[in-house]
Amino acid sequence: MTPPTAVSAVNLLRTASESRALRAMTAPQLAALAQEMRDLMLDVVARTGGHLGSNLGVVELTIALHRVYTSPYDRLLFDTGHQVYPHKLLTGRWNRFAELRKSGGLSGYASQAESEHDVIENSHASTVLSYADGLAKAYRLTGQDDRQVVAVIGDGALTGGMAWEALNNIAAAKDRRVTVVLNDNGRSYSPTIGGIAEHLAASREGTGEQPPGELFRSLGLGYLGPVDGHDITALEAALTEARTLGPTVVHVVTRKGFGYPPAEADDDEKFHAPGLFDPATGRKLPSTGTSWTGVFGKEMVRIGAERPDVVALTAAMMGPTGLAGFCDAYPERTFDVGIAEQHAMGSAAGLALGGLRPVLAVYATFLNRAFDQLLMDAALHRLGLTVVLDRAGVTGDDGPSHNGMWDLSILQVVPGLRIAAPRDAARLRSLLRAGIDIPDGPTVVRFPKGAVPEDLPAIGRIGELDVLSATGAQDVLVVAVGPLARAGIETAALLRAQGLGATVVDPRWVKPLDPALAALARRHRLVLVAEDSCRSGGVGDAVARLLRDADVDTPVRTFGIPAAFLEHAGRAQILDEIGLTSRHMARSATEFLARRSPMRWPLPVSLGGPHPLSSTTATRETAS
Ligand SMILES: Cc1ncc(C[n+]2csc(CCOP(=O)(O)OP(=O)(O)O)c2C)c(N)n1
Ligand SMILES: CC(=O)[C@@H](O)[C@H](O)COP(=O)(O)O
Ligand SMILES: [Mg+2]
Repeated sequence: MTPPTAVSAVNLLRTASESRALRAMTAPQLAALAQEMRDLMLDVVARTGGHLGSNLGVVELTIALHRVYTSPYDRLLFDTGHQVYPHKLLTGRWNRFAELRKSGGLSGYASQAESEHDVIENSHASTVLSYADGLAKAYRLTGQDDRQVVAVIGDGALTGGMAWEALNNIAAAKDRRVTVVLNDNGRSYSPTIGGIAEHLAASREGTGEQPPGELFRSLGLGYLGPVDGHDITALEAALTEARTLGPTVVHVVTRKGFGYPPAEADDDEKFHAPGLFDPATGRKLPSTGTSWTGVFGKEMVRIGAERPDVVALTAAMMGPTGLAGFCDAYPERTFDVGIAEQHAMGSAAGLALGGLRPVLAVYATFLNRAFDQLLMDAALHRLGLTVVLDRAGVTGDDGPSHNGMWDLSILQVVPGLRIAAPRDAARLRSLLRAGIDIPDGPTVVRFPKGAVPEDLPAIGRIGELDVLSATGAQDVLVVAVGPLARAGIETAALLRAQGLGATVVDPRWVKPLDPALAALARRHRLVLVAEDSCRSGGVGDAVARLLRDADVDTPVRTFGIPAAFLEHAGRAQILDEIGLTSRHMARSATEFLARRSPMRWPLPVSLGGPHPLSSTTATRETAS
C-alpha cells in the first residue's frame, strides 16, 4: 500500500478507524497529522469548552499507541477519559469532532455508544488499572491471551489509592499482558503533589538516589523510560518492547498543553478545562457574573482570618473548587492531597481530631469516592468537619458521571450529618459559617456549577424554614431546595394564575428537616418538593417520610433527577427534559388538585410579619 500523503492520510483517518493507514505513514506525514489534530482540537474546544491541555499533551502518544497496537482487539484504556480527543480523531470520529459536548454530539469522554474503540466512560480518576487487571484476567480465562491490555494513566490519577490497589495485583501476575502507560506531565490541574510526584520527577530528571522507576521495579513491575512523549519513534520503540514483556510501566514524559503556547504558558492549569477562549490569543472569555465557587472561595478567606483553627483541603482541585484564595492567604493551612478523596476525608478526620476545623471542598460527584470515610471516620466519631460540594446538581456538559446527583440520597443515611443547600450567595455565606460552627458532627454545604443568582430574601421564617412566598389559599406547599427556590417562586406564580394558592419554603437545612415542615404541610392540600439531586432517596423522600412519621397525610409529589445516567447536554435542556422546571411542577400540581378533594385549614398568620394575603382580597378558589 503506497504511503498516503499527509492530507490524504488525514482524509483517510477522517472516515475510518484505520490503524493500517497510520502504520503506512512516514515520519513527516505523522508530524503533519499531529499538527492537524492539534489545530482541530484547538479550534473546536475554544468554541465548545472541554479539555485542552491534557489532549494537546497526548497527540504523539495516541498516534504511537494506535500504530503499535490494534484497537479494539487490543484494548486501549484511558484513565478519567478527559484526554481521549486524539483517540477519537484516530478512530473514525474526525468529521464529528465539531459536535464535541453538544447534545447528540460527541461526548467529552470515552463513549461505548460512539465507538468499539472506547471502553471507560466514568470520568472519575484512578480506575483504569483496575479495569486493565480485570480485562487481562478475563482474556487469560477465555483463551484470548494474545489481546494486549494497555492502560494510560496520568501522574495525577496515579495519586489515587485505587491505582495502587490495582498495581498491587498487576505486579503479582507476571503472566498477564498489561502495559501501564504512565503519562507523566507533572500535573493534575496544578503540579502533582506528594512522594509519587517527587519520585517521578527524580526519574524524569535523573536526580535522586534511586534509579528511574524504582518505585515500580520494587513492586516487581517492568519499567521502561523515561520516554519522550512527543517523539513518536521513541514511543513506538518502548511500546513495542513492552508488548514482549510481562506487566510493565512505560514512563512517558509529556508536556500538558504541548504545541499551544498560551496553554504551555498557563502556570495555573495549562488550559486543563479553559472554558471558551480566543484560539488566536488564548484569551479566555470572561465568565458572566459571580460564580458559586467564587462566593465560597471569598468567604473562606474571610473565615480564615477570623478562625485560625479553620484549615482547607482539596483533592488536586485547588482552583476549580475555589480554594486558591485561601491557599494564597494561608498556605500552611491548606492541603492538596492529590486525586485522593478518600484520603482527603480521612486526613480531615485526623485534622479534626487534632483540634482543627477542616473544610474539604470537592465536586459533588467525587464525594461518592469518600462516602465510607465520611460515614465511618467523620460521622461515627462525631467530628466537626465541613464538606463543601461544588458542582452539585445537574452539570450537564460533562455527561452522566459528572452530575452532582447522588449526594442528597447517599448522605441521608449518615447519622448526625447535617446538610445545607443554600439558594443564593447570602445563604451560602451564612450556611457555610453555620456549618463550620457546628462542633459535634460533620456538615455538608452543596451548591451548583456556574453563576450565582441574585439574593432571594425570605418574607418570614418558621423554625429553620425560610418562607419565600405565601399567596392565596393553602393549596400547595412548595419545598424548594437550594437554587431551585427561584423555580419554586415561579411555580407559585403559575399556580396563582390557576386560582391556586401556594406557600414556598426553602428548608436551608435539608438534613435533618425541621419538623415544622410537617405542621405546615398539614395545612396544605399538596406538597411539592423540588431538588437538584436524585429523586430516589433524596429530600423529597425525606419529606414524605417526615410527614408519614407525623401522621400528616398530605400527598407529596417529588421533582428531581431520575435515577438514570443522563446523556451530556446543557443544564437547562436537561432540567426541562427531566421535568425539573416550574412549568412542569405547576402543571403536575394543577392536574393533581383537579382530581382531588376540598381545602384544608388556613395558613398560620405568624409568618414573621403580616401575611401577604392580609392586604389583598384573595378569593378562596378551588381549581375548577
Ligand atoms: C475521582 C476524581 N477526582 C477528581 C477529578 C477531577 N479531575 C479531572 S482530570 C484531573 C487531573 C488529572 O491529572 P492527570 O491524571 O495527571 O491527567 P492530565 O490531565 O495531567 O493528563 C482531575 C483532578 C476526577 N476526574 N476524578
Ligand atoms: C474531568 C474533570 O473531572 C473535570 O475537569 C471536569 O471537566 C469538570 O470540570 P468543570 O466543572 O470545572 O468544568
Ligand atoms: Mg498529569
